[in-house]
Amino acid sequence: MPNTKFHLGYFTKFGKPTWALDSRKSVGENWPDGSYHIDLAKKLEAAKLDFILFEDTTVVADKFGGSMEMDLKHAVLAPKNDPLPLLPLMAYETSNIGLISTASTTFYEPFVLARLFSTLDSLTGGRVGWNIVTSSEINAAKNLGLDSLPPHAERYSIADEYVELAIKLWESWEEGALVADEKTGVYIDHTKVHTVDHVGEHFSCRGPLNSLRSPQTVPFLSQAGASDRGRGFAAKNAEMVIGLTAGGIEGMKEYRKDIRARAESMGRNPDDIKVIYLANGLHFTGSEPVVDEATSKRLEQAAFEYAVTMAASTMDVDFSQYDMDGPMDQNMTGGGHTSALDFVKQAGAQGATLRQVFSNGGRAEGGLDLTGTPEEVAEKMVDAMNEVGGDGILLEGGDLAADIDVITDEFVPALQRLGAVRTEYTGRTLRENMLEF
Ligand SMILES: Cc1cc2nc3c(=O)[nH]c(=O)nc-3n(C[C@H](O)[C@H](O)[C@H](O)COP(=O)(O)O)c2cc1C
Repeated sequence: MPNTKFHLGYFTKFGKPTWALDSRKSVGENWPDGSYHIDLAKKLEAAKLDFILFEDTTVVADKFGGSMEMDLKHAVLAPKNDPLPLLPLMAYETSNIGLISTASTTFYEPFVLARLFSTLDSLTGGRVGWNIVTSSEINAAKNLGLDSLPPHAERYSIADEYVELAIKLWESWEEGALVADEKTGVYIDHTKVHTVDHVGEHFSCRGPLNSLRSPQTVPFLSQAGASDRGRGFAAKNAEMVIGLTAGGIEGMKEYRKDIRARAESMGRNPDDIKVIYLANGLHFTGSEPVVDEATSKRLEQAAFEYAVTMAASTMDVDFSQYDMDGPMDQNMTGGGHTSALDFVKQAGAQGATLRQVFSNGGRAEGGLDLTGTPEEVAEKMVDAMNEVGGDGILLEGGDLAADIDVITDEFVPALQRLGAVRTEYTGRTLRENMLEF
């Protein structure tokens, strides 16, 4: 049987790569001017990756211990630039790779976001994607004059209406509205441009958009719902949904089956929603430089602090108040990424301490083992995708930034030799490439 063919993405942020996670700290020193990520996009396109995906948040995190120290010391969430202006710079230097950025439904007005992404879709020639998040950091709300965020489930209800409105705006220009007829002197056929007159529970908007219909019309829609409500939102709206590998093969299968069943029950073709798994445990043996014992200890401690700071912010739990080395408190609760917290607690129930879980990069036991030479990791990944059935892997770039040449020159070619990932781009747009298989 041929191997399951799957999509490959690279997950990153418009921030400093590798600072706490690798001894090669000089990687991407020039990140603020964009040149590091432009170069990265060129390399990933040469290796024929489907897309690069930028996460985004707007806080300097202080959930861990109520202080910004750990976040800033290890460059975990901050400093970070806005990825949206970076996308067209990357597009200008590339031709095929998809460029996906996160943007929050809580912080942009639908009209502003729709216009922004329509513009980006034109600037990238139809290669833009929107990773839809609803945001969970209270400090992000406070930056915008809000006292609090709506509760989790309500954020998704608002986001449902938000996406519906944004799509109305993107479609407010019919195909063929641009006539540019020199004989009649008509540039746009006004009968093909319509107001949207949206009046809903959360938004009202007259429309139409004042931008031309863009190459994809609607940017490729990505999302990472994990909770019941989040999965419902993803199954309704997303074309790509990002799951975790922490639950191992069985957890991955369950997630894909559930997302596909939900999509089908809403009248969608389940093959139109691609399930991509974040591979955050990937490690190429033999590629890292040999360091002395003191440096190795320091790096281990930094990686632990990085993981626990990131987890505190995304799971909305101040882990500093719990015993790091004793039995794990099963009553920990948070308002953030609840299923990720569940994986931590499951590891605790099996005897792991918080220090052990976070020293392991926040990865629970039972997740995918993706350690080895590039060829070995490729084989393990292909085996996993064959079992799960698809549809893709998102490489956690934070762990891998210093290994970019290993990825592009050894690992991806090994996947290509196994017939598991693309060797050429066939589509013109990101959506066409993502729907190819
Ligand atoms: C790979 C991945 C990337 C994510 N990127 C962001 C991001 O950039 N900004 C953000 O606020 N949330 C981000 N999230 C959080 C998700 O949007 C979502 O809230 C989370 O997966 C929990 O799901 P839930 O909202 O259904 O509980 C990301 C999650 C994953 C798995």
